[in-house]
Amino acid sequence: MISLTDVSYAYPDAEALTLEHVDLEVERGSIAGIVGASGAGKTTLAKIIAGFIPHADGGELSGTVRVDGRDLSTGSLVDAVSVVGLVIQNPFNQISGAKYTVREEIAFGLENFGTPRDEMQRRVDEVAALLRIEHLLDRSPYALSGGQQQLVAIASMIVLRTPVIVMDEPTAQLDPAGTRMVFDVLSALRETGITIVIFEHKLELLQQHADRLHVVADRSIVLSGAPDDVLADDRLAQWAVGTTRYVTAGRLARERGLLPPEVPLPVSFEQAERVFDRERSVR
Ligand SMILES: Nc1ncnc2c1ncn2[C@@H]1O[C@H](COP(=O)(O)OP(=O)(O)OP(=O)(O)O)[C@@H](O)[C@H]1O
Repeated sequence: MISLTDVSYAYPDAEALTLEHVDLEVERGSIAGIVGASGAGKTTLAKIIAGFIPHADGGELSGTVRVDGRDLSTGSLVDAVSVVGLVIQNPFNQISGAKYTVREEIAFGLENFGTPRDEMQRRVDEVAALLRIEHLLDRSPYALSGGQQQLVAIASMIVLRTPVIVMDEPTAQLDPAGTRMVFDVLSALRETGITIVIFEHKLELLQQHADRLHVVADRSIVLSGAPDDVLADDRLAQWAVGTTRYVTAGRLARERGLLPPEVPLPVSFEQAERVFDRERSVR
């Protein structure tokens, strides 16, 4: 569904490449989690997958960016937005500024695509129920908290039903309950065949929901794999990427001789419970 091959990119007037030789494959109807240290190039990669680079930001892009069979690096931005919805990092910047109510704001993209009025209303109501923001529909988008704006920004993308949704830290301003809800919504969307790429620091939620994890470091994607394998990889620290608290606990237990080296590190709560219960019963 998404296939980046040997992609390199430099921002306009930049002396060095921000990304170099990036390869990435994401299957249709899956959730890909992308992690990396601050400044590693995650937002840049999100904009490349969504076609905003090079069409909006300029700069020098090489390699191929294929999404849903189209080459976004050579197609137009209009082409790209019909295939990929991008939820950007700061929800305040995503708000169009052209609308008085949240309902109109969520409908804005559909309006631009010429969607009939009754269908537009129906889809806005549907997505508002999904994200539990029905009570905000008549409010001004500017009179919302950061977390509420974030949910409106997510709703504005989901409502478009693009086959791919790219999200750059979509839960940064949400409380734990809001964050879990967004991940549950993403999992439900995956069941409908939508492909999701999420750039996120909340590794335990990625472990639960993502099908694959990819690590951005040293200007490229340095590791891709099943979430459990990636999160237990010893090299994450060298790339300034954290891991789950269960892996950290497992490493501490190994250091203290409480967990034999041949036992795989637990990555989730359930795995930790199993591993430590077994070790206790052996002792
Ligand atoms: N418009 C721009 N022009 C020039 N350089 C840029 C531009 N935007 C980002 N960069 C540089 O590209 C690099 C990667 O930035 P990017 O925002 O993609 O990282 P990130 O991993 O998303 O970081 P964070 O987690 O802090 O958001 C940084 O060195 C940044 O300074």
